[in-house]
Amino acid sequence: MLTRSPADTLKRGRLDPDALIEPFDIPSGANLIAAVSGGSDSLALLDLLHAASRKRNWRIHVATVDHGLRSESATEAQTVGERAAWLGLPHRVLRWEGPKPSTGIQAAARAARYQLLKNHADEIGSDFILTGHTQDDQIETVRMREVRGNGRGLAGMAPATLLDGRVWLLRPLLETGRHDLRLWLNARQIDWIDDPSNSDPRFERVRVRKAQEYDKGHILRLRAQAEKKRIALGIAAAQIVRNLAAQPSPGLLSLAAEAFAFGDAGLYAFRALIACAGGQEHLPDPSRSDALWRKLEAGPIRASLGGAVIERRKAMIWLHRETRHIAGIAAHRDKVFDGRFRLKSSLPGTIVANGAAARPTSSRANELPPRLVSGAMAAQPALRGESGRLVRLDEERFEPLVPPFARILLAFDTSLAQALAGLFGARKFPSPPYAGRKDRLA
Ligand SMILES: Nc1ncnc2c1ncn2[C@@H]1O[C@H](COP(=O)(O)OP(=O)(O)OP(=O)(O)O)[C@@H](O)[C@H]1O
Repeated sequence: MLTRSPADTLKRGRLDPDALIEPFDIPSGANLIAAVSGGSDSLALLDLLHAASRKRNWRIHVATVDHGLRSESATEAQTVGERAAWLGLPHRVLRWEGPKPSTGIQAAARAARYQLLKNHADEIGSDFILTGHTQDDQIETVRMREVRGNGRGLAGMAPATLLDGRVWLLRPLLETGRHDLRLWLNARQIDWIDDPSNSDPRFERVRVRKAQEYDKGHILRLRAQAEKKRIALGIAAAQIVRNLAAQPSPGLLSLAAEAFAFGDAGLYAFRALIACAGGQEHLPDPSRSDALWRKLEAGPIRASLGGAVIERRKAMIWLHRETRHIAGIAAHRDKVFDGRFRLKSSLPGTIVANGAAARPTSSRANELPPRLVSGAMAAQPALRGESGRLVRLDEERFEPLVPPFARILLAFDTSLAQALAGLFGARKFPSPPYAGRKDRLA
């Protein structure tokens, strides 16, 4: 359905494309992907981006994901294509192929969407994907989390998120209301598509939207406070990682017990280390992490959480990947092994965990607890060649990733991400393009 409210057509939107895009510091000449579904928010994004791009010499690539979930989706993608052509921009439809889950379809569609957009960015050599998330989306997100009542995630969506340590997902409209975007579109006589799933009460977001009135100003204040706290926590955790954490042998991490003295920041650093050691995209469950942290503080124990083995001995906490669930991958260039390593070049065979064949190599390793050194070594990558023989893989062959920051995080945690990258000898993260972030720290 195409929507335009005639009463609004003559009102001019109050938006300044330059001011919206400026804080992101996107370099001149950059290749950008505009993720456009055909709804008002992303069509407005496209139009504003196009207006801002003239001075900056950006190449905008428009991408629409066809999830194949509604019969109209292909036509809608085509409509976006027409708009892109009108602006003289290339457009690509990215199809979500294959089986679809019967439950959690929205989450699966979102994950597939980001993966497809990320693949497209890799393909065209783009470092930036821009989406049309608005302040209304932000308020709803924070409100949903407030209703859940566990106090988590109240900082909402970040203006910039780094995907796989390379591509920035940018949300330049996070502080702009949908109403203003629609006024802009009306003034420019641009029609948009209304997605019926936006009013389907099966989805939590829709129920929150329709539930009793809530004070949006309160939600925005709640979010601003939570964001400040998040950034401060990330900075404190980064200090802890820099001063108290190390990787003394391949895949083996240590955290000095002094970290217990730093309260929430110590626990946050610990959770980030678990996610890195375990090769997980998400930080481990907060309550389980908290319970384990307290046990570790009380004395020596060995446990596993988030795919990592964790052990306290004397004044040190040790962490390494648990070998049990590591899946092998075809040894192709740029493939990611176990969420932890990216292969630098293709090799004949499969990449698997070193397993029992692991032997510590460095002399330094002799000073460390041998069981932990070999446990960590066992989870490092090895090549199973065509003959079936297992060969330890030279560290030059792969690049370490810092997993939790690969997908979910954020401008909030840049300093922590940099500290972890340093610990792993991983490539430093590009500094966040969102310069405005600095002001928020004040
Ligand atoms: N089918 C699509 N094709 C391209 N981009 C899309 C598509 N659907 C959503 N987007 C992008 O994502 C933005 C947010 O869309 P929407 O709020 O519907 O998604 P969401 O499921 O809430 O996403 P998120 O998980 O990122 O919050 C849109 O403004 C648009 O930029």
